[in-house]
Amino acid sequence: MNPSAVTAFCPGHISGYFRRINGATPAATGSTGAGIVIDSGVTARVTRSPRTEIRIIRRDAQGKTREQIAGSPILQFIMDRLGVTASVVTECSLPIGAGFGLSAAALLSTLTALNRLFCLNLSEHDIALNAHEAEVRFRTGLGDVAACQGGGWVVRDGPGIDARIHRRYDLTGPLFAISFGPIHTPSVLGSPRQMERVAAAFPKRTPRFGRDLFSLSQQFAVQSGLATPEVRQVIHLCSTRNIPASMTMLGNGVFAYGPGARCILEQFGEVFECRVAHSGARIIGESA
Ligand SMILES: Nc1ncnc2c1ncn2[C@@H]1O[C@H](COP(=O)(O)OP(=O)(O)O)[C@@H](O)[C@H]1O
Ligand SMILES: CC(C)(COP(=O)(O)O)[C@@H](O)C(=O)O
Repeated sequence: MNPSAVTAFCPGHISGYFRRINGATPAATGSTGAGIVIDSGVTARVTRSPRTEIRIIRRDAQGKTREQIAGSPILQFIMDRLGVTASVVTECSLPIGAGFGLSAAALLSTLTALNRLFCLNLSEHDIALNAHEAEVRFRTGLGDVAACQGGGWVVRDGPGIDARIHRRYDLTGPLFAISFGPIHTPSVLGSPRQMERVAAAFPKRTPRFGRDLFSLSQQFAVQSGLATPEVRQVIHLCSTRNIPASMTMLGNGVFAYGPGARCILEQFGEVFECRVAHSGARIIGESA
């Protein structure tokens, strides 16, 4: 029996450091790097409709609507590619364009829900491939879809969704983040000069444990030239108090680990709390 409505969720991803890798196809293009899959992401609710209508809603912790956006080119693209029309409403609480991997989360949650709604028989691999190719084509991301196929803090050995990914779960405490504003991901990923600096700043080793990811990410943020003055200020303050912290790639913001991070970050703006996710995109509801 085909459902009339399906809801799916996908975690977000905070990238700590990355290096672009160009392949012969969008599927073979992506990034190597490391980051944290987080339990705050995107929920997508899809219902049958003769016309595609896409609405993005961002809500605060109390459920109050903070932002509404009509349309999402990357979601329109994948729906056209699948040859389906539907009403899509996505919801998130983290700010969009701020380095939380929400474009990837929106793609994976929407594709997962559409797959069930229309009984498309897509495998998880097919879904991830469609999402990854859209990210690469629109320059909205490189490694987030690969990371969000599961949970944990992750080290990705290569580009695309089939490269080796190491998932670890020793970061068991709370994560906190602030955003000073978005960074236009496509502009950075489309800049050869920026990508050269990113490659030159790429760490020479991988993190030995969760907290070590923050140290390597911090060095990367500064050496790549991506760290803004406000990000540097907050990261420095966290370091003086031995709080692991770094820049949310690619967003003008900071993420930090441990209960002591909240009182430092809240001096600079609204603080978002999350934890390491333990799984990737999944269906969370459907109605007959
Ligand atoms: N929650 C969402 N729902 C639908 N589309 C989204 C969502 N978040 C991002 N997108 C789409 O992806 C595009 C790029 O987002 P991006 O800057 O990569 O965000 P992030 O840094 O959080 O991944 C946005 O302009 C929007 O079209
Ligand atoms: C850092 C980034 C290239 C972009 O991340 P976002 O802006 O969150 O889409 C990510 O996709 C990665 O490959 O690590």
